[in-house]
Amino acid sequence: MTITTVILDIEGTVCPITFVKTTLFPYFLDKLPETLSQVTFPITSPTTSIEKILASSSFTSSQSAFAHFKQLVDNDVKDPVLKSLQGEVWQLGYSSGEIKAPVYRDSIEFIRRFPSLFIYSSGSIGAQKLLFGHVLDEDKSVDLNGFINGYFDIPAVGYKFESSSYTKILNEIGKAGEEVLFLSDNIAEVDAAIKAGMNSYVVVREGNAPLSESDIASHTIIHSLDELKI
Ligand SMILES: CSCCC(=O)C(=O)COP(=O)(O)O
Ligand SMILES: [Mg+2]
Repeated sequence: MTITTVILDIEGTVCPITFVKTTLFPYFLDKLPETLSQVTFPITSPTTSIEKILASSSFTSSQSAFAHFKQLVDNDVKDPVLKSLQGEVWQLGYSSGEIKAPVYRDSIEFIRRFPSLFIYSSGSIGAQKLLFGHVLDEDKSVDLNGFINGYFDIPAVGYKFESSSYTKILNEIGKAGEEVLFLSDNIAEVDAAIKAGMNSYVVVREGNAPLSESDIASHTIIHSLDELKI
């Protein structure tokens, strides 16, 4: 069956892992103390967006909250509360022009041309929209959100290494697995998507985690979205 719909991972697929590790994460940790200083701990009646995100946690001070989130960032834990908080903090950096997303040229062109396109990332939907809303295209910042049909994250459908998450996505977009292609740098995510009945390829980019010989032999590998004959 022809592939009619593509679902893209973000980090390591359409932008370099180094952007996340050396720009986004340090920006978040740098601004977090100031963000947390505006919250009264313990949170009893959450009113601001930050307080609402933190309301399910039981922090007693901004210092204990900072230590918790720093430990998650240092270990790249895909925690949904952390991911929502990161989206709020990155908003400052994107709107001031301090952060622009270095989406690969092949990915910018693919997003502009492919008619049925979704994003599935561990980053919150808010963070995904910020990233695609502030893409560095030559020397300009461009907004690619108008080319994207929908977004999925952990709270919406579940973790990316679970096949049930991809089944939920298929149900939500109303497509059969055979007509959908999911692209990711992460073998566990690709395997989960295949288990749910999707087509799924591994995207290899400079700086991505190395793949084993057996992973390379047993998966379809691409290095650029230009290689897709769809
Ligand atoms: C779009 S948010 C920035 C990246 C991020 O925090 C993240 O966890 C990306 O994970 P992905 O699932 O896109 O590899
Ligand atoms: Mg990824």
